[in-house]
Amino acid sequence: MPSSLPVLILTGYLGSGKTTVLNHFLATGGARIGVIINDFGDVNVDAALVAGHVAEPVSIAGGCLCCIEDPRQLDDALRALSRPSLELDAVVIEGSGIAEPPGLIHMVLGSEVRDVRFGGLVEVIAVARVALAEASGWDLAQHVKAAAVVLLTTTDLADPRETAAVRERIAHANPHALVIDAPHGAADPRLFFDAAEHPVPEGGQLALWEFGRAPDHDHHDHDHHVHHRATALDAPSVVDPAALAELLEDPPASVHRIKAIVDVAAGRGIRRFVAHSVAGYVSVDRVSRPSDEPARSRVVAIGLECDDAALRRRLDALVRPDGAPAATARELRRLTRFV
Ligand SMILES: Nc1nc2c(ncn2[C@@H]2O[C@H](COP(=O)(O)OP(=O)(O)OP(=O)(O)O)[C@@H](O)[C@H]2O)c(=O)[nH]1
Repeated sequence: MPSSLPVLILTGYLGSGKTTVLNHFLATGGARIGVIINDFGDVNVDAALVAGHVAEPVSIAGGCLCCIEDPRQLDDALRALSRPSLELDAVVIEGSGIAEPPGLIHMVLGSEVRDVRFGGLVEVIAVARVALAEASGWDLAQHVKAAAVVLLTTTDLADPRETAAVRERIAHANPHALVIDAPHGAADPRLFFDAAEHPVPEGGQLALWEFGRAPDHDHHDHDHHVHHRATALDAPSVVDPAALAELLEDPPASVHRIKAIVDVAAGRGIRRFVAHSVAGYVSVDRVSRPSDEPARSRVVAIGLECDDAALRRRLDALVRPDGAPAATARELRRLTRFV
């Protein structure tokens, strides 16, 4: 049995359910897990979303890990998490929604940190959103061929025939991957450790050594990164719930994904909400917030070649200025009807 620390990679297109899977794993796994979260935008909303489940997620924001110029950021994170005093059983890296698996695997294999090893790739696929992901340039075969485990989310929203067709395509691209339905991220956490024991599918379509080479940055995958853009808001203030509801429900056409952790002034208190919009599918959850914490609102919108200036204006317009009256019941209802 290898004694080094396995580093698992969790990938999947924007909004496929990676953070949901990771939180389920952290809540039910019973193991000591270190987490590294890479968000594409400057504001790492995902790190905040797993924070309740793990002592200290390490956040790498502001660019996709698989194409950052300086690999030291990842090595610094791996070095910090591999300290024997932490006694971790594994590290999970949640890639940004546009990361390409070969690039991430290459980075882990190329790590100069001793005592860590590549522990397998888990790909999350939102069955109900495959067509939209593909329209944005995501490539199913490219994503599953390096995976030891493929988790299928949103099977609750998809027609069973759609799920069967996706399964068939996965089996064709990588007959050795273990494919599991994981609606709302509900998968047996032991699967992650099985992936760590069989990091690359035996006889799979890509051998481990192929990932030892630097990915070709002239390759079209790199264009894929260039065309996606993230615009973020991180404001020490509350937001207008009706304006947020409108943005979530009716984002600019090119925006595929919005995620937000926002504070809203309601009555005499402040309420905190976590909101998601994935290709028009909106969810909002009320979450607890420490009552003595100052107001803070973070929103990230990601799209393909969006009109940055127009999106910036819409994000800035969410902010409710200091001293503005609390949200009216009607404004609040607009947002909480998604809850
Ligand atoms: N109906 C349904 N919703 C899901 C399922 N899995 C995830 N979601 C929802 O999809 C939204 C996005 O989920 P996340 O876990 O944040 O997705 P992600 O892949 O981490 O997103 P990015 O980091 O932006 O790429 C959230 O509103 C989830 O609650 C599922 O199986 N069914």
